[in-house]
Amino acid sequence: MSSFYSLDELKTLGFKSIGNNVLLSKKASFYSPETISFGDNVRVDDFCVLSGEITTGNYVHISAYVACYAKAGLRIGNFCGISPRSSIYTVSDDFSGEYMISPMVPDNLTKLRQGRVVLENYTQLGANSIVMPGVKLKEGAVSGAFSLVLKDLDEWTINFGIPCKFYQHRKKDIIKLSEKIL
Ligand SMILES: CC(=O)SCCNC(=O)CCNC(=O)[C@H](O)C(C)(C)COP(=O)(O)OP(=O)(O)OC[C@H]1O[C@@H](n2cnc3c(N)ncnc32)[C@H](O)[C@@H]1OP(=O)(O)O
Repeated sequence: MSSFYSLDELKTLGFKSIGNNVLLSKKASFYSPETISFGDNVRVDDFCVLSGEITTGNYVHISAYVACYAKAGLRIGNFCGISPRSSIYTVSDDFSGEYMISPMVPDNLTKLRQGRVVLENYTQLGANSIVMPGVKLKEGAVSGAFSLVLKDLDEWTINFGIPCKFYQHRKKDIIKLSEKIL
């Protein structure tokens, strides 16, 4: 028995839209599927949590244990990947002590920082990356393993660290390689 939903099963899950060859693990959790759209050739592995407004392009891989908390919106482009145990936050609480932190207390006692996260084409998050609200990985940008991505990452760059910073420029050979499969 496959660990991915069959085409018939996918149609019953209520996604906003779903492309061809979409492989979604039965062990992943999809909250608010009506706000989630998948392009073609997308795979989501075991133990992922996808919630909120999420749109993916084509050829996207979301690896095991990835969490996307996308209340404020997450757009993933073409040929993008999210390596295991990474987390994307589009909403984060105020930790200053001026406000409470919990979804279980009244909203007027909390303060949320929100911002759409965008992973442009050819971007990749290394394993255990954490992306905070409002961040954009510009085309071809990658983060290394265990990166804390607080600010936008520039086009075609390799970045890592806490906080995540520029390390070196990235080659663009993958553009030509990807054209071979289109
Ligand atoms: C899709 C999948 O493959 S899922 C499997 C998980 N794989 C990943 O997450 C891959 C992520 N890749 C990385 O983190 C890589 O280390 C990269 C891309 C950031 C850098 O790779 P390279 O250019 O080969 O770097 P290299 O190993 O030569 O290290 C260069 C320096 O950066 C440091 N460094 C490398 N990666 C990191 C990192 N993620 N965090 C902190 N420091 C790092 C190294 O210690 C080294 O420092 P030094 O010069 O003081 O010795």
